[in-house]
Amino acid sequence: MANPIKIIVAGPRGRMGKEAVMLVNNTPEFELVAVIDRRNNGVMLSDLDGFSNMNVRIYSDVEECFQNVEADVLIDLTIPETGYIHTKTALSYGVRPVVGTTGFTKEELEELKELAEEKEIGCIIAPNFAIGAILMMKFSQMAAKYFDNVEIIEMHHDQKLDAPSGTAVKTAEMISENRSSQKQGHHDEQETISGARGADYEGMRIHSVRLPGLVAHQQVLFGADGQSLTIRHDSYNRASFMSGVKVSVETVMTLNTLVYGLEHILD
Ligand SMILES: NC(=O)c1ccc[n+]([C@@H]2O[C@H](COP(=O)([O-])OP(=O)(O)OC[C@H]3O[C@@H](n4cnc5c(N)ncnc54)[C@H](O)[C@@H]3O)[C@@H](O)[C@H]2O)c1
Ligand SMILES: O=C(O)C1=N[C@H](C(=O)O)CCC1
Repeated sequence: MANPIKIIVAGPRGRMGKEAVMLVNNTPEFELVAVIDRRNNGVMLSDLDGFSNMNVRIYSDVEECFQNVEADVLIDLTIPETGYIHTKTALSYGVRPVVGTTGFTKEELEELKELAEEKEIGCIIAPNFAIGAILMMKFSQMAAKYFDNVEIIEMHHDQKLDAPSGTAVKTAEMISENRSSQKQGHHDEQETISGARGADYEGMRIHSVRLPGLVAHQQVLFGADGQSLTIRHDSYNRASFMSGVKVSVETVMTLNTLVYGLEHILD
């Protein structure tokens, strides 16, 4: 067997980070070499509940981690501000980032793309790792050729920090490649309660629902005279994202640029 891919996971105690640590630990071609966590600096991961046999050090300082640990890939599943710093730092140390963290600005994405190009190393930023969600986005992009009125309803658990979701933003971006900017609804419509019509992306409306009990769900509604089309995807657990994380880690090793969205790496 070739040498395993050495991986650092940032956000190991989070909902997604925990799954990612398990994925790395259970994949023979992967090796967990360290984790980055804002707490527990210097402690062994195996000393925390739920991580027995994972004998890697926890670092709270990202620079210290990359200076001391030889790694191929960083998997980041944290929060937007921190994820951006982790990704930038990983690239500067020649470590390939696989980023699931959502909420990066357009400017941040552009800056990271330039840095990956300058360093000539791969980086994958994927707003959604679930194959069904990628298909939902691709089908929506196809449908937009025929329907130019569309509203996106994304529904997530109530601990989510960013709104709209990264998936909803990516869906709108993909649809906009097949739809020109246009106002939807009545040209004289008024919101009697602010926000009633949702966020506005080139005239497409995006509605964000946050409720306990949900995981990650989205429907894209297209309307035309006398008909509608609804494209929906549901993630019922975080394991649904892990095959996409695995493919991303394998693929990022073969890239020398930044890829934004798994639709670019799936056949
Ligand atoms: N791409 C995908 O398929 C996908 C799927 C699910 C979630 N997400 C995204 O992944 C991210 C994490 O989601 P989650 O549900 O696991 O969140 P979570 O709140 O459960 O976990 C976030 C982790 O980040 C860590 N963290 C927070 N602030 C930090 C800081 N300042 N420094 C270092 N670490 C810090 C927390 O300790 C925690 O471990 C979010 O951005 C979410 O939108 C992406
Ligand atoms: O749970 C979350 O948070 C999720 N975030 C991603 C997004 O913002 O699109 C993907 C789905 C889960």
